[in-house]
Amino acid sequence: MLIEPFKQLITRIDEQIHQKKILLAVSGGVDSMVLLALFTGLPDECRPNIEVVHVNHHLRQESNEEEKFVKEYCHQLGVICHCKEWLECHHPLNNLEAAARDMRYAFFAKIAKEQNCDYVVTAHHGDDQAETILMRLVKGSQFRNLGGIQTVTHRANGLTVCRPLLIFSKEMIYEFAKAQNIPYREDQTNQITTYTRNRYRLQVIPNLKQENPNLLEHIQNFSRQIGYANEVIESVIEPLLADIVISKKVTCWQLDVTKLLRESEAVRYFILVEIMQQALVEKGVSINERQLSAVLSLLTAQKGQGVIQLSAGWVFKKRYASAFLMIASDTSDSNERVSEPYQLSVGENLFLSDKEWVTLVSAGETVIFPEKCQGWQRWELAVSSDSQKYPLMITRRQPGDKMIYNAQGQRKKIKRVLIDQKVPKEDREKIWVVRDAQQEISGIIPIKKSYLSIITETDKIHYRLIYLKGES
Ligand SMILES: Nc1ncnc2c1ncn2[C@@H]1O[C@H](COP(=O)(O)OP(=O)(O)OP(=O)(O)O)[C@@H](O)[C@H]1O
Repeated sequence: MLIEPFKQLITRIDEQIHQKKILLAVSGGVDSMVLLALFTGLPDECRPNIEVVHVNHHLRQESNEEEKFVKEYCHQLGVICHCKEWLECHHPLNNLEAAARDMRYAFFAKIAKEQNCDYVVTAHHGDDQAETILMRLVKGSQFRNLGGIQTVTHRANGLTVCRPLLIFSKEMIYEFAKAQNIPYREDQTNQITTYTRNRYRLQVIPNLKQENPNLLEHIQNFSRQIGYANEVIESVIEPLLADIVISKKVTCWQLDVTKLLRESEAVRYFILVEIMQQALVEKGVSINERQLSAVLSLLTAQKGQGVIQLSAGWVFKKRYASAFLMIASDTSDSNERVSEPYQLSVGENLFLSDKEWVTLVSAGETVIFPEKCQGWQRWELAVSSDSQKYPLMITRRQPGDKMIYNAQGQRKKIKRVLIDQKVPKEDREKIWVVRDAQQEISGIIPIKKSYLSIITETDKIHYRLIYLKGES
């Protein structure tokens, strides 16, 4: 019952699929095991070259058994399986799920690149879609994101992710697994209702399905309509942007207020959403509806000047006929120094400014640098795997900050270190420091490492914080 629609969808996604190589993300659960069976069961004329990728997160007791199961099953099928272990000592204290997802996709990207795969394929299905859209709606979301999970997406790192099971419900997947005797492992944590997604899965969606059994089909239609609406909005907004955005630097966008105010309220709203998306959201800085409303009110207000604080040190500044969306530290006004820290999880990377890029990776992990960073000066800091230290923060130095500078644990003021290192006074305010969860400073970027960041022989597993600086 799934075979024919699956085959049709796959050939619609890519007519040349039989000449392509795909990397299937298989957790060992029913969805990804069915996905594997559907792909391996395709007739020659539409079956791609298949390899499997599995991550053992060491988050549950059964993790090792699941890894063994996936490996052995692939071995029986004659399919190559790439595995990675995410050891407990690498788990951060906070945002564990998000960190697991980040490292998972980083590993998928690495293997896909190494193996020249055209697609990474995951087993997201129709119920995942319904949960995602409803959760976003209830939590508060930008309109553009209400389309939920897309069948094919292209990530900034060049990875193309494909999700061909979105057209099927979880129930259909279970039935297929049963009918075809497909083995799988059940994740017991799916039953824990303290996780928001599980509450939607176990309580909200079943209730809504009772209201209307066609819920998933209607949500899939809704997702398609949002996709169309987004295309229409983009076609209106894109040409206007070129006229309204006067200049565009990584940490500062200048806008023409007069031209922006010529547009209707609705168009103005979506122009701002698009600008925020490109300038902030794509760099991992979130923006909420309250901040957007504040920006819109400032734009239309009688007063010619004003500033709205956004997130992660960004501000929206109105200066009569111009407005600036910028990192406050970009100005000479020291009152607007960035005080909000950047939180850096493993696998994450960000531009601190136009010419400064930073990432945190596991030791031995391949680092994918952004294109614009080629030839930049590089500085590296080893960070021990002590989980008490996470999450790491990249912040401006605060008055009175000190760091350990010798084996005896003596501390020196950062200001003194900067003077000793002959850092000019005007540059001292722009210095970034790496601060751990216990507020200890492990390094002044890219000036000096704390004694704490010297890794001992016995402490082999650690992370690398890599900082690149371009010429100013
Ligand atoms: N440990 C894993 N190893 C390999 N693939 C995995 C693993 N965990 C999840 N996947 C892939 O991702 C799909 C979605 O899994 P899951 O719903 O748990 O992800 P998620 O946490 O919702 O993250 P996201 O939706 O962002 O991918 C799975 O069907 C499978 O294809």
